[in-house]
Formats: sequence, structure tokens, C-alpha cells
Amino acid sequence: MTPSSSLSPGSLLNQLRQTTPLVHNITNHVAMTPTANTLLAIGASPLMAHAQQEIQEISAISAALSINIGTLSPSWIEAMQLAAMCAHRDGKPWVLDPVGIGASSLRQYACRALLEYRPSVIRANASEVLALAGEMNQGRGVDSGDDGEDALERASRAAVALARTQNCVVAMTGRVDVVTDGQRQITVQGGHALMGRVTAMGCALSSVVAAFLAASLAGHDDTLHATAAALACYAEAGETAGQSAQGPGSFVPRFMDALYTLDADSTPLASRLELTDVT
Ligand SMILES: Nc1ncnc2c1ncn2[C@@H]1O[C@H](COP(=O)(O)OP(=O)(O)O)[C@@H](O)[C@H]1O
Ligand SMILES: Cc1ncsc1CCOP(=O)(O)O
Ligand SMILES: [Mg+2]
Repeated sequence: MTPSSSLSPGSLLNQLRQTTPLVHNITNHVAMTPTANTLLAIGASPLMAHAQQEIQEISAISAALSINIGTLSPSWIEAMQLAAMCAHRDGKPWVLDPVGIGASSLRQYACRALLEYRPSVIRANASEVLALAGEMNQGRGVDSGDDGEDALERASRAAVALARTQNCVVAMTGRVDVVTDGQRQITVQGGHALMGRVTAMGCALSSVVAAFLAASLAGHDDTLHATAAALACYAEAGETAGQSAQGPGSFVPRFMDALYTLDADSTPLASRLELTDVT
């Protein structure tokens, strides 16, 4: 892909760092601190808020919203719906992370209700994409399952179908990431296997996608490319961290430092991306 375009991952990362978008997160108990730290490391500004009474005010000052169903409660579902409604009404980008959707009917109910407010992006692992696309799959709790070539091919088709049905971008992550709007598809290479051994990596990524969506609105808005840019930065930082990490414990600080020090101008982020038309 052309690295010089205003939609290149490097220029979108620069745009993010210049605009420091405020990202409103309604996320799970496991992911709160890692998500806030990850947003700060890449250059965005995090805010966690889930009390219904303050959602409208928080929404008014936020540039983007990230909703994650990882640890639901009935009052949180109502707050999520209100936040999604505000974002939809105000034309602000928002990301849905359907953590462990296959695991319970409460999660399925919450996602169905939230999809009414048309997320800009659904960021999920393959198991969650299959469940959301209606292909019976109870998943393995919050983690993805088989990541072999056949499973990836099947999940990619489900991601395209989901993007078409929901008229949004789907970012399906794992060993290889696939981002699609139903017509185009960008694969993202990179990352490291240790990313699957650290909790909340995916949750934090969903909020980083929200930050890139906000940044892209300040320039040339293209949800597909902004999402791929977020994933490319993650892949780059994950690969760098994985080179010297000895395990999940030492991976995390290296990953945060790699995000923070990622040089948007000299790192060939665009070379991680391959854009194709979906047939
Ligand atoms: N085996 C792997 N190799 C490379 N990157 C991976 C691997 N597993 C996960 N990742 C990366 O970790 C991040 C989180 O993805 P994933 O593990 O699919 O999300 P979740 O934590 O929601 O299941 C993504 O950037 C993804 O590319
Ligand atoms: C373990 C767990 N349980 C409920 S939410 C959560 C975190 C999941 O994080 P991720 O989807 O990023 O792996
Ligand atoms: Mg997840």
C-alpha cells in the first residue's frame, strides 16, 4: 500500500498523536487499566465511565467510544446502550468488542441491543466473529479457537458476511488479522504469539481502533484504513516486544514501550498491509 497517502498508518498515527483524541471506554473489569495505559502509550487520552447518569456528558466531550461486553451487568448494558445511542446520534465513531459472545445469552442479548446503534467497527477474535455472524460457535470463553488455515478462511468469510449484514467494518484478529468492510479486505501481518498469552490485549486494541477512528475524522475519514492502521501499529509493537520478551510478564512492558516509541515516519507500517477486493 502507498505509505505516503493521508490514509497510511504512519500519517494516521501522527494525526492521532497530534490530536490526542479522548476515547470514552465502557470496558470490562479485567481490561480497564491495561486499556487506559495502552491508549496513553500510543498517544490518545482515555476515560473510563459507565454510570448511566454521566454518559451523556461524557459522550459530549469524547471523540470516540469503545464498548466492551467482557464483564456485563444489567446496569452496564443500559449505560452501553445510552452511550451507543449518543455516539450514533452525534455521528461519532464507536467500536464494539463482543468479548466471549458465544459464552452466554446475556452477552448475545447485549450485542443484539447494541448493534441497533450501528457500530463503526466490530473488533473481535475469530471465535467471536463466527458467533456474531450466526455460525453456531460457543467459542472458548473469551479466547479464540483453531487458528489453522481452514479455520481462518472460514472465519474470514464470516467476517465479510458480518460486515455486509451490519454495514460496518469488521476487524478480526488473531495470528493473522483481517479487516473488511464487506467489499474490501486488508490483511495485517505481524504481532507475536505472546499477545495471545496476555489478557486484555484485544480489549485494549479495540479502544486503540476507536482512537484511530477519531484521528482519521480529523483528516480523510476512511474507517477501513483507520482500523488497519491501528492493527498495523499493534502488530509492529507486538513483534518488537516479542523479540526480547522471555514470556508474558516481560512482554507487557516491552509492548507498552514499543507503542510509545513507535516512529510513525521511519517504520514501514504499510508493508504489513495487503489490500484486496472481496470477491
Ligand atoms: N498468534 C499470534 N500471532 C501474532 N499476533 C497475535 C497472535 N494472537 C493474537 N495476536 C494479536 O493480538 C492482538 C489481540 O488479538 P486477539 O488475541 O485475537 O484478541 P482477543 O484478545 O480479543 O482474543 C491482535 O493485535 C492480534 O493480531
Ligand atoms: C478474561 C476476561 N474475562 C472477562 S473479560 C476478560 C478479558 C478478555 O480480554 P481479551 O479479549 O482482550 O483477551
Ligand atoms: Mg477479546
